[in-house]
Amino acid sequence: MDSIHFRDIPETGIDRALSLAYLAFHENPEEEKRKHHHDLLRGCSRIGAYEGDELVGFLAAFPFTVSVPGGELPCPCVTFVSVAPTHRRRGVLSGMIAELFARAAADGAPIASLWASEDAIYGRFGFGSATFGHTVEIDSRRPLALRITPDDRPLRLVDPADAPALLAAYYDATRTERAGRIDRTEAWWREEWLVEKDEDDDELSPPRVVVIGEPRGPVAGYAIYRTKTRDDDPGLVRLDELEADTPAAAAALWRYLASIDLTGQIRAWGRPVDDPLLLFAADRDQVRVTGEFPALWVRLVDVRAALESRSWAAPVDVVLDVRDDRVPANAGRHRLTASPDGCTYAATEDPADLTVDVRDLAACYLGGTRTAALVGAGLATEHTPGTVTALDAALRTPRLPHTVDAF
Ligand SMILES: CC(=O)SCCNC(=O)CCNC(=O)[C@H](O)C(C)(C)COP(=O)(O)OP(=O)(O)OC[C@H]1O[C@@H](n2cnc3c(N)ncnc32)[C@H](O)[C@@H]1OP(=O)(O)O
Repeated sequence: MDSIHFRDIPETGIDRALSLAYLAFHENPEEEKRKHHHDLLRGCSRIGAYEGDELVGFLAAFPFTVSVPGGELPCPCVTFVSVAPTHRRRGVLSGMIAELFARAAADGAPIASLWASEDAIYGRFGFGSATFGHTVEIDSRRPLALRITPDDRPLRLVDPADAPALLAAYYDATRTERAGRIDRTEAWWREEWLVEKDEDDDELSPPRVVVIGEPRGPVAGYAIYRTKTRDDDPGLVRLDELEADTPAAAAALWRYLASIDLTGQIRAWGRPVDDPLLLFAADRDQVRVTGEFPALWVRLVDVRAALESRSWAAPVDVVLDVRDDRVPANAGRHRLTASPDGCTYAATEDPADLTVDVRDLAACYLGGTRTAALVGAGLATEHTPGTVTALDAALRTPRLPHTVDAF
């Protein structure tokens, strides 16, 4: 490892970094895709691991903000992590992550995040699964049975070229209602959400966008979906995103999707775990959760700043003994005093009420995992009875965190 040095990859080095990424991910994309990746990387910070002049590892981070309970935080969103097959398991990734943490601290970003290619990689670096997604399938060969009356405001299809402005207005106004969501630029809307050809399935139609709301009034909800039909199968509606301001508006959008002629199935990926659909669907044989997966992994790079930056639902006053072998400044006993009025987190000599690993604290940070569940799983130790009950009441958020932008 002494022969490896870490430094920024200049813009002129992006093509080389991409070649390394394509090698590591076993990809050989077409020119258009390469150009898209190149453009994305120009907007990222880029850490390279070099042996002499040879690039042997690479990590990029989007400079997104991510919503947290009560607000949002700057957050390097890590992507394209690649190590040359000749240099794997020699600590290259570990070195790049250490660089990432040092830069995040210098830039005043209390948290970092990523989507993991493999579940086993990132826990050791203190990342915890902070949001989860559901895959939901709906049998739409019959009308969607609902327990509530759908909103009767009009639905209209929107040209995808006009959609970013319309949808962004709604998304930006509502995205902090759930923790775990990123800010989206116009380019992100166009190139990640509304791109003409689906990158995984070329049988799918271009994106279709349906919105609900009074004509010329503000958008009250929307769905982005693609379709495909096959002779031997009921046609498919592949839902990419559905957002609505009320359950009735969501019900209207779901019912619309379930009623599209020549289709008989909806497959929705990345739905919130507490999607209201799962409660207002009248027939859960018709609406089934077919998968659950970890979505956003979060790292509390600066535990104090991260905890003091989120809102707290109830008063709590406890001493946490945090284990963190990658960022020693986070480790040790700290008194967390929080309430809806604010939070302080300071080193203390007082005995611990709860011992917890930083990765598990990160899993609870956005409100998606309960500390009681950590104790129940043997991952944290409650020294003072009542600690996790109080902590969970304080960490609680009205809605579960949710991340659907896989970067
Ligand atoms: C956010 C994203 O971009 S996710 C994409 C991740 N990239 C990929 O999957 C592409 C293909 N894989 C790779 O490029 C590399 O194998 C990487 C990036 C996953 C790992 O890089 P390496 O330099 O080999 O990791 P490094 O040597 O620092 O390993 C650190 C530790 O993680 C462990 N580890 C590394 N990769 C894996 C893995 N895939 N599964 C389980 N453990 C792993 C190592 O065994 C090591 O454990 P130790 O500390 O107990 O010895």
